Amino acid sequence: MTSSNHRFSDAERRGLYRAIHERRDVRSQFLHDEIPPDVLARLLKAAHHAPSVGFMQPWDFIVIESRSVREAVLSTFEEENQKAAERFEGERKAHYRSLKLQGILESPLNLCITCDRSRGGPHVLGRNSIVDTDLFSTCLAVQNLWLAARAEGIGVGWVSILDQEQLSAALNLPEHVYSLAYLCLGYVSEFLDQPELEAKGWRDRLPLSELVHGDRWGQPLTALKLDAL
Ligand SMILES: Cc1cc2c(cc1C)N(C[C@H](O)[C@H](O)[C@H](O)COP(=O)(O)O)c1[nH]c(=O)[nH]c(=O)c1N2
Repeated sequence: MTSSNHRFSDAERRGLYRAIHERRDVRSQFLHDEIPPDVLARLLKAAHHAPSVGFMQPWDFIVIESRSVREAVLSTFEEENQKAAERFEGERKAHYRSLKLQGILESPLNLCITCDRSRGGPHVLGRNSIVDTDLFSTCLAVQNLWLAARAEGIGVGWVSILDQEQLSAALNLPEHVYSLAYLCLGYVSEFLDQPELEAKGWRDRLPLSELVHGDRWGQPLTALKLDAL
């Protein structure tokens, strides 16, 4: 028995890392083609196999096809996006305004992944000290879906420039259910090879070597050649 016994084959590993590195947040490149039901089912199953605190599985998936719900969501986006633009000055404000930050109507499918904060009762194993672990778990479901979608050739865009109360009302969510991720999904004309915000000069990827510390915050870890990766 060697330590690499449980390792995936080279091709499988390449596939996994490819999904990770080529996953993109998509806003503009959506095609009209519908996502077939069996493909959507695979994506939802991938999300449902995420880890969760105490195996709480706090997520629900709201599949939004109706135009009227999307229009309600778009209207809260527009209001919040206007407010967001006001936080910047001068050129940065103009730059912000030029960015496309949602594909709510253009994408063939919108999906809201929610977190039911009451699921599993008042004492969920592992959640007593850090209550937000239910939210963290739901984020992992989003990421599973996002990576599986990339492998299926489907783009996903996360829209968070939304008023949560208005979103909850549009989706008729009960009080204890938190609307964690509003996602736009669809096949795409292309996946950009870098984040759109980077391509458009908004923000660069940080060097990994500056983010990895030894023992304590601020101590460099010299043994790893991270930037050569
Ligand atoms: C929690 C959260 C919330 C948002 C995002 C992401 C996440 C994780 N992102 C996408 C974000 O801008 C994007 O992930 C980064 O720019 C990196 O690009 P790639 O995802 O690697 O393409 C995002 N994008 C956008 O156009 N409008 C939005 O409201 C949001 N909101």
